Amino acid sequence: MSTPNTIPVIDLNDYLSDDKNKKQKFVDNVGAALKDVGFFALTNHGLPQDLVSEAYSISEKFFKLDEATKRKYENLEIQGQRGYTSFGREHAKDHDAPDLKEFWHVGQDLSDGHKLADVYPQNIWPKELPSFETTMKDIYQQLERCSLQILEACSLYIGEDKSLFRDMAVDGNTILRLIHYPPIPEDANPASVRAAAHEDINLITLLIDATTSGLEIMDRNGNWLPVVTPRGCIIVDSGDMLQNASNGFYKATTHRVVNPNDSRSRRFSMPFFVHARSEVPLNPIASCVAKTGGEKKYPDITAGEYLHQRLKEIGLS
Ligand SMILES: O=C(O)CCC(=O)C(=O)O
Ligand SMILES: [Fe+2]
Repeated sequence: MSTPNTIPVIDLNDYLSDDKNKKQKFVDNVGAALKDVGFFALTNHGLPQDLVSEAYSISEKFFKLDEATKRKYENLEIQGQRGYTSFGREHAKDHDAPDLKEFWHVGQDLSDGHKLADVYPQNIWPKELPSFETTMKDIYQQLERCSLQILEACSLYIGEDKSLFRDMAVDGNTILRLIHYPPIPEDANPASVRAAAHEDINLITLLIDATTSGLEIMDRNGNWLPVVTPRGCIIVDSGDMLQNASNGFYKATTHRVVNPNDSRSRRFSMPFFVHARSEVPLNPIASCVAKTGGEKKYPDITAGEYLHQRLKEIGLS
């Protein structure tokens, strides 16, 4: 017998359907999942399996390169916002031991002349892997398409126009992160895990199925639950920025990636952190304040200021 799914499973085809009831079902399911659990699994997301496999294969090839080659792509002046971040550099907020991972960041690729083209750092592409750029740009666009549809559902569920959260994220400071969790080094800090307990900073995160298990979420009673989903789906979670703008209506659920039983095994994953544009206010929305007891519980702050504060807390700024 297969293990039951531990988070709601929601079908994107319902939203794309002409049938109003199906569309509404999608909105209701997404809204309830992010309000009550903070996580769900998206099926029929439209990302070709070949593209996902190719992205993982290229990511694996990159992380297999020798350390000196990888470090050519580490730019500490931009705090690793693009390109490579070496093993042991990032730690979770309030947790000093570093996470056991290395990663690569791909950001917006806006056309010359776009008003934000000079605002974001330029993407970096590894010369050793010629198909890296086209594959990662392709998967970025596909994930961005899904994310905007999910943000529409989040807006509709609270009775707002579908553009409310969606428009915050158009041309946003969104990041695709390719992560490699290598075998656990023998001299690793005993307090270190692959990814220590944290909440995501951004509006929502889309996580393409990782190569092995390990992801866990904390339930309302403080118990850790392994995330079990159908194969090939995309895991979606709500982050602190959506929690702030919705005055806590949507939850940023704590999650982590535990170390494997077999310390020699590797893991690859690919979170897509959906951010607002920097100038966007994340001030609690009046209708959400009304739904959450009538009092504002979160600050008025722009996405840019919020991100800056949080990156400092995790050692990346
Ligand atoms: O690797 C994973 O499955 C999740 C990683 C994660 O939670 C993160 O990078 O924020
Ligand atoms: Fe996360």
